[in-house]
Amino acid sequence: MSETRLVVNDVSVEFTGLRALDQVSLFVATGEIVGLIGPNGSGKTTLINAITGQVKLATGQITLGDTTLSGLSPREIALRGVSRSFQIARLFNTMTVMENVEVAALAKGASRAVASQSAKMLLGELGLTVKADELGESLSYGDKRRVEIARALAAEPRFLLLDEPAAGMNDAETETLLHILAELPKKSGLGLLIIDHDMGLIMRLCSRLHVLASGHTIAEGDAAHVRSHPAVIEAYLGKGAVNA
Ligand SMILES: Nc1ncnc2c1ncn2[C@@H]1O[C@H](COP(=O)(O)OP(=O)(O)OP(=O)(O)O)[C@@H](O)[C@H]1O
Repeated sequence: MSETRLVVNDVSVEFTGLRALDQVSLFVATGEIVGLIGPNGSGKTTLINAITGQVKLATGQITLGDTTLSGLSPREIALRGVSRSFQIARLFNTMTVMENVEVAALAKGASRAVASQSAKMLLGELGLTVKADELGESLSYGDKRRVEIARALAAEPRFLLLDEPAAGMNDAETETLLHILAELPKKSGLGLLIIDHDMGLIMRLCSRLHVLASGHTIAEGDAAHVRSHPAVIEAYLGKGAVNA
C-alpha cells in the first residue's frame, strides 16, 4: 500500500487573548507512530482538536493526501479517515462493551452483520473479548480507555489520534496497551499520533516525536535527539536544568 500523509502545515489556533498554537507544522505517515509531547497547556490537545475540526484555524491548513481537511466538520473529517480518542473516555454507559463498538461501526455505515463481525474482531485485538457483555459504566478506567480505542478503530480510520490513552492506567495496563498500539500500524497500515505524559510509553512506541511548549514547536526527531535537546530539557525541568 502506498504511503499517505496527514499534514499539519503552519497551523495557529487562537482563543480569546491566547495563541494556543503558533505556526505548528508536522506530519504523520500511514504505518508510523508519532508522539506529541510537551508540558501541561502547551497545545497538544488543541492540535488534535484542530486536526479533527473541533477548533477553527487562525492560520495554516491540514491535509490528508490530496484532500484538504481544514474547514470541514468533525463528522466529515472522521468520514475521510481520521478518528480520535478523548482525554476522558466517552462511552455509552448503559450499553455493553460489544454494543458500544458495534454502534461506532454502524455510524460509519456498516450493516448490522458487518458491524457485529468487526466489533468482535476489535474486542479480540484489544483484549476485551471477556468483557463483551459488561456495561460501559461497570468497566475499570483502563478497560474504558481500551473500549474507546476499539470504538475509534471501528470507523476503520487511516489515522488515529490518541489523547493520553495511558493516563490513569496502572503499569500492567500500560504495558498491555503498548503492545496493542505497537501492532496497529503493522496490521492495518494505520498512522498513529499519540499524546501522553508517560515518557516511557512514548519513547518505546514512537519512531518520531514532536515537542510543543507554549504553542510552539521546540524540537522534533527521534527519541535520542529529543531527550537531549536543550529546549526540551528546559521546558520540562525549567531554566538552569540544561547545564545542570
Ligand atoms: N476552548 C478553549 N478556550 C480557551 N482556552 C483554551 C481552550 N482550549 C484550550 N485552551 C488553552 O489553550 C492552551 C493549550 O491547551 P491544551 O489543552 O491544548 O494543552 P495540552 O498541551 O493538551 O495540556 P495538558 O497536557 O494539560 O492536557 C492552554 O492555555 C489552555 O488553557
